[in-house]
Amino acid sequence: MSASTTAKAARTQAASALERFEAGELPPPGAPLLDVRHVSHWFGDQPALDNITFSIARGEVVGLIGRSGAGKSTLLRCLCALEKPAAGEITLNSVDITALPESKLVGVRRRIGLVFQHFNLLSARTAAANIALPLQIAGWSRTRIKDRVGQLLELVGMDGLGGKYPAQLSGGQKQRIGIARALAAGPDLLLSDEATSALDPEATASILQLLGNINRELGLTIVLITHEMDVVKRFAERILVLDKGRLVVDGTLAQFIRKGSDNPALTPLLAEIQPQLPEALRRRLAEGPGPGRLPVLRLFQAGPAATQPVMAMLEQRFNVAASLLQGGVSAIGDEPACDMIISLSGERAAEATVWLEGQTQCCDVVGWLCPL
Ligand SMILES: Nc1ncnc2c1ncn2[C@@H]1O[C@H](COP(=O)(O)OP(=O)(O)OP(=O)(O)O)[C@@H](O)[C@H]1O
Repeated sequence: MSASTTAKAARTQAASALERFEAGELPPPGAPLLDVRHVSHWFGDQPALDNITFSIARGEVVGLIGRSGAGKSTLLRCLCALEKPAAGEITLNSVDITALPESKLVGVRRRIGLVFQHFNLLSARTAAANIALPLQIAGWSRTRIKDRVGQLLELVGMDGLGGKYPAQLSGGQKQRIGIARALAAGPDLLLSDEATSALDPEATASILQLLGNINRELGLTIVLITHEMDVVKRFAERILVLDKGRLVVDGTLAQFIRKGSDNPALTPLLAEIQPQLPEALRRRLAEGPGPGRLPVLRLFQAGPAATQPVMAMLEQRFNVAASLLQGGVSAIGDEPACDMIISLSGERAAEATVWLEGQTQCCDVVGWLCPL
């Protein structure tokens, strides 16, 4: 096949992918929906994104986390085609959005729902009219809009409140309206940009629950962007961690915790969710073993293994007494997770430590507790 025939075939393939995309055709659940390949971006000579590669499947829920300046907003702007990366490709539903002309990007942006930190509601419009806005812009009829807005108000738990103005709603209620507006045109992908950062803990929990329900009920793919580890921990099993523009973790929280122990840049993020030793005990911590000193271990287990009676097992197998110094069993998303700091005492404490390293997803000796 000649070069010009190959180029023509590629153009035809791209055009038909775009047609299917615009018609709202989606890959089957579990197949790749979003592919980010070697994406880099610079502001002047400052790299904001450095060779980022990951893929997200249809129906997946992913938490994207990083400290301030890590590159989250830049990546988000690239994902929703508001910024063209300096290098690399972003493929959404088989369409390379980095190669599309501006005229085609309007249609692409309609397939992506955005939820904002500060809701971005129009104060002069009622909740229902805010939800209706993208549909009016897309040229929907009044009757269709009315039906759709009714469905969406019910979906986000705001039935009967469509006539209220934003100023009459709580932060959590405003965000529910923001979510309904983002869902109005039936997007393929929902990008939530710090959606809970302006909310109190109770409203945060209810919004995370709502997003989880939307994922389960509609099968919608959601990327939750946040700088709060605790939010990611409660929401997503898979996390992407950005650090200085680089993707340093793409995996489960357990993998993040494991990598975090080796990468000091991740320590501050980890510290937000890991139990910390109380100051009084930290003062008694030595770096190495010595007479009367007890090894102090940080253990992490996610999934069914998290509820294993580890401390009782240590007693039975090694006649080693384990004392819980901090932490316990909590949850990551819907799964149990055990994150705790324990000290071991007994002659076979070293043997017990080696056994724990093989038994748990993460086991680190954090120091040696000196006697009082
Ligand atoms: N328009 C811009 N012009 C110049 N530099 C920019 C611009 N936007 C972002 N940057 C720089 O790019 C890097 C990544 O910024 P970005 O806003 O993407 O990070 P972030 O993780 O979203 O941070 P935050 O959580 O504080 O919003 C930072 O060093 C930032 O200073």
